[in-house]
Amino acid sequence: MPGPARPAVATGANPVTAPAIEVRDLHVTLGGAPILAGVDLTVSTGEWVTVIGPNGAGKSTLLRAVGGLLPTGPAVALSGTPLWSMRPRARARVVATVAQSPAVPAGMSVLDYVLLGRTPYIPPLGRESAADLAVVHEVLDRLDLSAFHGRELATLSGGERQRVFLARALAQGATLLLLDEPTSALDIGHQQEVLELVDQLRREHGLTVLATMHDLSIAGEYADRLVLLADGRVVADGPPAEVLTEDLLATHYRARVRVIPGDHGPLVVPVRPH
Ligand SMILES: Nc1ncnc2c1ncn2[C@@H]1O[C@H](COP(=O)(O)OP(=O)(O)OP(=O)(O)O)[C@@H](O)[C@H]1O
Repeated sequence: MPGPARPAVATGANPVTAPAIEVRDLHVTLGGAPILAGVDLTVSTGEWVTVIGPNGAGKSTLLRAVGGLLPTGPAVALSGTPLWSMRPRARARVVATVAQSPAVPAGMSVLDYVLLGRTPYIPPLGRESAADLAVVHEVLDRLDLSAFHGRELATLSGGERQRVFLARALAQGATLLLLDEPTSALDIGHQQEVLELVDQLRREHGLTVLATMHDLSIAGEYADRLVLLADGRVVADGPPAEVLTEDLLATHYRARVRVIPGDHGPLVVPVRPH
């Protein structure tokens, strides 16, 4: 159900100064039910923002909306350009999404799958160039996946596959990365490796990252800001120390936790009720 009229995102804004993502009063209804109910979100260029919140809060829906996978009307702009006005190829050069459980095409090799990330640069009916292949091999190398390049994607373990999904998004060369629980299938070593790599790429190439995560300590360690979503609404938005509080987590997750200071942000430890 739409809320009271508020101005949509600015159009014609200067792409140099406009935020990488601007969401104003976003409403999404799915299957007749309101899923996002007036979400506002601004992410500056080069910033890493992670959306947290309980199951069903609307985190994936928000990422899908920002990635252009749901109709959003005038509510979303990327670098000052309204999302609705961007053609799919142009949009794919700007924003790359790693979904929670991407489809695994039958019989496709890791190399061919990661090469799909170069689609926005390959002319219709054309073939990939040597430059496209070079990008793909560099990404496979950085994600420690070179040894898998000829393997069928479906035969990889869950964690190996998750790194391939990220590789495809990185090969896309977009400046905005949308990562929906990018480390949920990874062991603790690969979690750190992948998140450090994303952070390094962010610093080297000025990428903007909008992610979702359930591990609150890791979310707080990597993000500049956390956005807490509950029942399709933003209920907190700020630095990790302001959002990861025992009170907010008790209210919105119904969780009993201790929050203790860490070197790179608060650490959230679940504790059993008495
Ligand atoms: N196509 C759909 N039709 C009806 N309801 C849907 C549809 N897609 C999602 N939903 C509902 O929207 C709500 C939000 O889903 P979403 O996947 O965005 O939540 P989430 O915060 O990412 O959850 P999780 O942490 O469990 O991944 C859920 O209640 C879900 O059942």
